[in-house]
Amino acid sequence: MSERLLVLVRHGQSEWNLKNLFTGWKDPDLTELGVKEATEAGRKLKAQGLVFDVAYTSVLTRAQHTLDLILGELGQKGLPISKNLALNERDYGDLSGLNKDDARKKWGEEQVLIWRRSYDVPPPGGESLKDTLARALPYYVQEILPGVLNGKRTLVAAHGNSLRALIMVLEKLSPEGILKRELATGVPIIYRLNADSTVASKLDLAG
Ligand SMILES: O=C(O)[C@@H](CO)OP(=O)(O)O
Repeated sequence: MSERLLVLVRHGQSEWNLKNLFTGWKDPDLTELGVKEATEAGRKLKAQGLVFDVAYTSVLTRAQHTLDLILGELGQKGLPISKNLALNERDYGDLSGLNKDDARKKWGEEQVLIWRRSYDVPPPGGESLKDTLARALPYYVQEILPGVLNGKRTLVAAHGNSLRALIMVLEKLSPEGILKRELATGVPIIYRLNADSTVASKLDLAG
């Protein structure tokens, strides 16, 4: 029986995560720590005995670099990889490139939290989580999920908010539930799905 394996992993720390800047569709690479986190994610997946048939990532460097490092650890550099902007980070619009603490000083803690974590309030000129879901979910349903259900062991290396959008659906979280859901950099989450695409089991490889 095929195992319907789906692993989601957020990229390792990026240069702009380190500088505390809103990043969105900007394209910084990983920091030295980010490289370590991604490598460690690969080691953890290997320690779980996991092997993949296919991988997906965004068109942004930090996610692609993370995937490359993971596949290196797994000895699976030749794996077919699909890159699509549907998996990109949420577009942060006018906030892109601003310092998150400066933004809190300017607009207040609460407003910035609403822009960062609410479900349907977009940052100025950018995408809400709902908007991100509206482009990430069709890609998941049409391109990723059919393979998973057919037994293709699948790895997705993407971003905090594009993955939060997918996790909202997978874990059936409410808009309130997703508000508190944070994803650590470089921590794989292993899902096994039922035939009806609901989650049979989940293992978070934190720590
Ligand atoms: O800046 C970003 O693009 C994201 C992820 O780093 O930030 P936030 O955690 O605020 O959604």
